Amino acid sequence: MTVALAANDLHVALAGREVLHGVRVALARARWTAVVGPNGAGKTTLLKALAHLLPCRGQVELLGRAASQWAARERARAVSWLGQGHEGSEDLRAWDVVMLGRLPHRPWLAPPTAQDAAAVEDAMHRTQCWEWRGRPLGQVSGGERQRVLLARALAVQAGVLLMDEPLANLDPPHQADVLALVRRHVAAGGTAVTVLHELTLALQADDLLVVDAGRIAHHGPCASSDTHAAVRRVFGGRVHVHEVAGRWVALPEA
Ligand SMILES: Nc1ncnc2c1ncn2[C@@H]1O[C@H](COP(=O)(O)OP(=O)(O)OP(=O)(O)O)[C@@H](O)[C@H]1O
Repeated sequence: MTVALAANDLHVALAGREVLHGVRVALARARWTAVVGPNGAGKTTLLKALAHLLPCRGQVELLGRAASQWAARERARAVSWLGQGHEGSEDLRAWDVVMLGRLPHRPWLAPPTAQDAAAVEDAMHRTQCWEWRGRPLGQVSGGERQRVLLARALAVQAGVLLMDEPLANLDPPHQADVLALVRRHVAAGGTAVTVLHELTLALQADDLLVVDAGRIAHHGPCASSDTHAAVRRVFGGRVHVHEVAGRWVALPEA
């Protein structure tokens, strides 16, 4: 297995409190891993640490090399990050927001090239937001905004996609379209790691990384009964995974 991302004895403290306690994990290249777990378990923190966005103790490795040893621009071309969309770019046109994804490809203050413009257009068509490319981000709906932010992440054309709640605010057809994009990305040799609260959608990934109380409770294929048992365990026995029409479906129990 070729490892795309690894964490070795990773500790992260936020506001003076340790929230990740010595995480060790290796995420394979050309696989889609969904990160799941209870609220406050540390999923977002882990994803941010893997994206090298948080100070941490221990080591994160990207494609076999310590993330800290990568030049920042080189790392920004290799790993694309989609956060939870709270950052303010409200006055920027959607097209300009997506163009931010091309910054790692350009020398400082250089204007966008035709290649940058083509990457932006392609990403906006893929997430179906080209239609409102001229509108400020602050003037589109929550789902439309999410599609713009997804396009920005895709416009980076990075091999590794790290996405925190990529399906937030999307209607079911657009959720399915984004999952198909992720699937195509890994089929082409890319790597995707997505935090997903909707367990039934998370179970469409290749692997589940189950996080609980700042630790990895389980890491295994979505189709494995051990993985389903781990999901049930971390949610206090109140979720059951069933097979329905060849798909895994997680149902909460009252
Ligand atoms: N900025 C912060 N300052 C201090 N503590 C934080 C901060 N952000 C998160 N935490 C705490 O860190 C822990 C992990 O948070 P994190 O956001 O990683 O969890 P999560 O698994 O993504 O949760 P959720 O499912 O609710 O989105 C939680 O206990 C949370 O309260």
